[in-house]
Amino acid sequence: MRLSGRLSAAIEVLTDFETRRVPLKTALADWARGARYAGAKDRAWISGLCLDVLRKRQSIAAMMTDDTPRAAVIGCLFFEWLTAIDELRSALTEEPHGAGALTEAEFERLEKPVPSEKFTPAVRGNFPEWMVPNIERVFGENTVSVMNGYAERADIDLRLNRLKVESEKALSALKSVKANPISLLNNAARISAPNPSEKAPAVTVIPAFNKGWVEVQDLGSQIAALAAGEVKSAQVLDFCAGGGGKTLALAAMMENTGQLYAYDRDPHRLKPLFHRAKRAGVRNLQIRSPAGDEGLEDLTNKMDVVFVDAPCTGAGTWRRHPDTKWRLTEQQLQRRMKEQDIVLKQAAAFVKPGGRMVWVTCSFLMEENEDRLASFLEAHSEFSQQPVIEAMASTTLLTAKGREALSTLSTPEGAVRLSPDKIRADGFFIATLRRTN
Ligand SMILES: C[S@@+](CC[C@H](N)C(=O)[O-])C[C@H]1O[C@@H](n2cnc3c(N)ncnc32)[C@H](O)[C@@H]1O
Repeated sequence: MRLSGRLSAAIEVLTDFETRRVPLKTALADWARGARYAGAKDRAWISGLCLDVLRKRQSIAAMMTDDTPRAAVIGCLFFEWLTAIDELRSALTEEPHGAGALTEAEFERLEKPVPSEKFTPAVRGNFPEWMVPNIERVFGENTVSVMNGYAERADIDLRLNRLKVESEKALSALKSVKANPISLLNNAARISAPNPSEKAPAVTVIPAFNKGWVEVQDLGSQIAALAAGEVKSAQVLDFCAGGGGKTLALAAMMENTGQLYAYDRDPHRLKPLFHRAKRAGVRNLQIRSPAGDEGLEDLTNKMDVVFVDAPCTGAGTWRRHPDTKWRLTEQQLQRRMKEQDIVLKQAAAFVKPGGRMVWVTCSFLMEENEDRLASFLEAHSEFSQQPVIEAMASTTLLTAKGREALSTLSTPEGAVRLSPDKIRADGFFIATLRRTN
């Protein structure tokens, strides 16, 4: 496809996304079904542009004084992708696929955009207006600079699986995808954020992936797993295991000793874990699905560690899924908070006296974290919050540099709130609670 067709397609997809309020993936798939002529490269280009538009949807609209998808696409191509004005002009007018000639007003805005000093914090930081109180509550005067981190593209992070191979060997097998070690952990590597107009490197087809030497996992998710602490020979329950990202990281920390249990309320979510665990060489895992016969009753009061990767709004993943920030509603946030209270209470029943519960969300919001923990601790005096960095440092995976970086992200209660503007990780919140004897 030529630029004219790709540009028009991006406008069409974004218009559909905004009209139907469906996930961007759905809008892209629906468009692609009717556009059989589009190749893989075209689809990657169009998807990359739509994602970049959504990362900076509000500020581009304000610069252009026009909030239509057309203005957003033109603005993003010019300001973010640095497409030359003449190239834009001819693509827009080109027959038969051009989206219509550049107007005088559009040209003026590209030449002289509205300066960002005039924008509200929500526009400068590209987040929904209704969330201003929630976000300013967390980040205060740093709100805009932190949120700008959430409007950047994310890298592709990898966890090197020591159950299969030493980190050095895994790294040398990743040369073809240009992965470099991440200095905060001993078992993490990173492929820098790909050019948005190109297809991302296909990590899942390289031999090292298929041999189970590496997993694709955001740095924040890897750091979250460390909060389980020293778990060799321990009894560990991953209570919200889902597809098993954290389960596999926990299994590697356990080095196939002790017993790891994976549970999720939704049996469908557990499905990929069966083959993922096999590929990763995990031998100490029992998957307890609610669809099966075994429940979790026999684990009550028995676990050294209960890991709770709770259902949440996913606000911490806005770099990767920028469509979700515009689809999130206040009602959904309230629903998640209720679910979180239930999960905390249910999970606590499995912690043995002297054991620990790890609380993780991929959300930076205090409503989903500090508030939930405060309300749980008020009703459960047998639990108290511990400094999570101590637990992380008791593993051999956190480097001195990692510890130093995390100490700047500590909350007053001893949790950590990760942030892309500080360590290029998704915005995970991670806390540990200990049950007293
Ligand atoms: C953030 S996702 C888990 C992601 C997963 N741990 C990973 O690393 O890939 C949260 C999961 O919690 C599950 N969940 C929600 N409420 C639950 C409950 N009451 N008990 C157990 N699991 C629950 C959801 O089905 C969802 O799979």
